[in-house]
Amino acid sequence: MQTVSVAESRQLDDKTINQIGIPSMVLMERAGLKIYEDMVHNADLDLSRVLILAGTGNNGGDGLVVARLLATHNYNVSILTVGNPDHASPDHVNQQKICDYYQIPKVFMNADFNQYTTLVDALFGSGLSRNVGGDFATVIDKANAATAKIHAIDIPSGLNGDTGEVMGTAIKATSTSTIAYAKQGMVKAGANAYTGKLFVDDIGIYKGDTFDNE
Ligand SMILES: NC(=O)C1=CN([C@@H]2O[C@H](COP(=O)(O)OP(=O)(O)OC[C@H]3O[C@@H](n4cnc5c(N)ncnc54)[C@H](O)[C@@H]3O)[C@@H](O)[C@H]2O)[C@H](O)CC1
Ligand SMILES: [K+]
Repeated sequence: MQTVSVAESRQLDDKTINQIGIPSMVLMERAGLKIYEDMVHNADLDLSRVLILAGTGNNGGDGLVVARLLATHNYNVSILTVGNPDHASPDHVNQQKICDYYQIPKVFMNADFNQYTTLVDALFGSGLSRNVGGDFATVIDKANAATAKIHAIDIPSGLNGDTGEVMGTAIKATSTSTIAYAKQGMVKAGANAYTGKLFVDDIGIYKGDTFDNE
């Protein structure tokens, strides 16, 4: 399995969006579709009652796409957004508007996670830049303590994508859908306790110009 560093992963995003010209919302849609397919068809998940744990960046944006795809296929899904909405990325703001059209329920920090059968970790991905604290740490610890299984998007939140170290605290996922290439920290010794079963999703981002990740 090929891996990339976090910096390389972000460079590939940038190349694909700004050099090749595939709009970021298109990449986010393809990511959401692949993650939805992984959850519905491949991962060992009970999707009776799903809660999306969304940060305010593009990892959260991916989570909102998954929320909408689940809702429009008649799954019971709710969203808990963590962090300051004023800091939300442009694509996140767009995805939240779309979720509002479908009136996907929102819950808050006092939600009982044991009400859900599956939690989706869309707090942080390749944008994690420091130790996790505050509400984010509270939500991660609550998720790990809950009976529900966790499916992580791109990188289990709190896991350092380069070293595999836990940045304060980190999601212990049952399964993870990572975008384009696994990040090198996710295949380090011990990282499996955080990633669980790993799905590598092709969304049209390649080191070269064609698919190369057999
Ligand atoms: N690979 C691709 O082409 C695509 C990736 N996508 C997804 O986008 C994320 C990366 O999104 P980004 O907005 O850059 O960052 P995050 O969502 O990971 O983080 C959000 C935000 O959080 C702040 N932050 C960082 N560390 C902390 C901390 N410890 N506590 C609080 N806040 C923190 C920081 O400001 C970040 O900006 C990638 O993983 C994919 O999931 C696209 O969706 C599709 C294309
Ligand atoms: K994540």
